[in-house]
Amino acid sequence: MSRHRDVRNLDLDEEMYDDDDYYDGDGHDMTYEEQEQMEAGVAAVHDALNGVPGITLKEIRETLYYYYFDLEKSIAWLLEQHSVKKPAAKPKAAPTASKASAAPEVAKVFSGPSPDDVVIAAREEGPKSGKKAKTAKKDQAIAAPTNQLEVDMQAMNMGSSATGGAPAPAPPIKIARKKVNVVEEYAKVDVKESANFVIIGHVDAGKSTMMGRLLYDIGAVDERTIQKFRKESEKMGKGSFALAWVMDSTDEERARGVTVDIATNQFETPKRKFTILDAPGHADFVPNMIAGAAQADFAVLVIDASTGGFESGFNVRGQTKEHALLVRSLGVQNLIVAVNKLDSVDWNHERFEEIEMQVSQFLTNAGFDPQNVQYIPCSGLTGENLVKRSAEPALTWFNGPTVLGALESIAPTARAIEKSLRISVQDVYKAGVTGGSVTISGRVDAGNVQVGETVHAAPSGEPATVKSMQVNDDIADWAVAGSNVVLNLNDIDPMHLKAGDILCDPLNPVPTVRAFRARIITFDLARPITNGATIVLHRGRINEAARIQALVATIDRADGQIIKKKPRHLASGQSAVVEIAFLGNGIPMETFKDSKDLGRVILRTGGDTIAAGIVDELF
Ligand SMILES: Nc1nc2c(ncn2[C@@H]2O[C@H](COP(=O)(O)OP(=O)(O)OP(=O)(O)O)[C@@H](O)[C@H]2O)c(=O)[nH]1
Repeated sequence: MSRHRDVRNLDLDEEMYDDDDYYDGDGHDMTYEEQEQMEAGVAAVHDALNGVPGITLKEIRETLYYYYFDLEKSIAWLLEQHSVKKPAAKPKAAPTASKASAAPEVAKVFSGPSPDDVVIAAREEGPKSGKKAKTAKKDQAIAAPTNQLEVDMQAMNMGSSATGGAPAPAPPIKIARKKVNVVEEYAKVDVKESANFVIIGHVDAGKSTMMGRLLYDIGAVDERTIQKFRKESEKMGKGSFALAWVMDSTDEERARGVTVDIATNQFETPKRKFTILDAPGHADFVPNMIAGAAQADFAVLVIDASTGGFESGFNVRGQTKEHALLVRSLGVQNLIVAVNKLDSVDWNHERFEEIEMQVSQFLTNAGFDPQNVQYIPCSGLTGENLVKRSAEPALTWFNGPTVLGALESIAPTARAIEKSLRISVQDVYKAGVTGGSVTISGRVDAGNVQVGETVHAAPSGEPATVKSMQVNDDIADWAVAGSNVVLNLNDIDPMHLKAGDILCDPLNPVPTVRAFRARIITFDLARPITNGATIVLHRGRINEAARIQALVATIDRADGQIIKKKPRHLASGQSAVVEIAFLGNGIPMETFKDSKDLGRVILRTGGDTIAAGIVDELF
């Protein structure tokens, strides 16, 4: 076809080159629009890869097609392929620098959507040398045009390709394209905004009761269920916890009257779909609270306003401050402070003001912008100011929003739906609910995912195929970043997946790291942090034993300037750069710059939170 003549001066392998057809991976013609994209894409890739030998036109077309004409990904993949396959003979073929420089340049040429595409993986014995690799390439050329476009990905061992060294004996991965362009599909549909919020606060502050009442008042829980809970809880001598039972569903939680694990529940308003993450308030369950907070767009801090209640929750050992600091450290910027149980102090305005003053001082010091914090006097037990504005005569001094109004006023965090796929696994269920070998629940932190797609499980490195999925309890074909999903997976043994794992794009997997450098802020410390101290590192559902292997420097919190190199210890409220090494095999991790979700860590020891930090460098 004449429109391809401008790329004929590529170093073409005639054996593979067939200029007559566009290959679409399924043996079908492409649409006119796709052909246009292909034409522009081929020219742009050619410009970007000029000088890289051995790349065929057919390869360029196939790669562009798999990647939905995403130039950046296509170029990166082609470079990976060619830098590994011919490392010794043509060392200049794919220096890392050319990969880095090519992408931004072509991004200007093509600004279409770039979904995270592809992939069906299969394992084969990979070639061990450059020569054998070339044979494999030939095999690939013959095998490629089947009904599913498959590409030999044996050269996807990115570490060795970047250095131009001999290819590592990584097992090959074959890729096939995804069925739909999720980014385009998402743009077509009118999806209601969804938001996750976490309920935090000291033990017994009334978190579960408040959410139970909110769900009841909004009509998400019916009268009969509440009556049943009232009867059963009274029988157990726990009548005052009836509303909390809406959230606290396990026998242990109901018998103890204490939330143990994160409880989730959904409700919808005309404007939004909300997911409630009810965090446990008890000090023993802070790790579960961290897991919940990591998924939240914003938080509701519930404060017990009863006499003595506020004081015990707000002292040094109380969880009010620890929870607030934790959510801020995990990236939450917007907070609703529900000054609860105000019924027990006759809606006393002065009590409310006193609490607001003390809490606001603390929150500002903790890094919350006062403009992003709303204070609401309320009662989870009576429902005052939760869903409807209170008609209580003693509460006329307040004319601000209800808790629900405040929830609707905060914009959920913007999510990068075009980035590489990252799903944080919350729970793993062995038998697939609707088929599949494993079912997982989790949240799409970045990118998008669709049925039929192959995902990479980190850290096991095993591929899995998405058999079916649910998004916010509805059956769906695809999901984008920000969604809570349940995925039924095939082709993976349950032993290769656990809570805290990351499902990711096989072409850009999350690395598993044994050590890293981070900038941390220390909390109130019972003892200073010293070199060599063992800690438990928390990130989402992950709790991993680790060691502080170097106190690099203390730094100025405001501008990051070094105050002291190699300090002997760290005291309360200091900012510092530290190096941390895992005692085990490490965890999948990215820098904060690359992923706000995977690059934040919390450090704990002896049941206390000692610091929070962001990851700057992976070792
Ligand atoms: N007077 C009054 N009591 C309340 C209110 N909200 C909750 N309570 C009581 O406080 C106790 C604890 O309530 P929960 O909802 O279980 O507290 P929680 O914060 O969820 O507890 P954990 O999750 O275990 O930390 C129960 O006896 C509730 O009836 C309120 O608004 N007013």
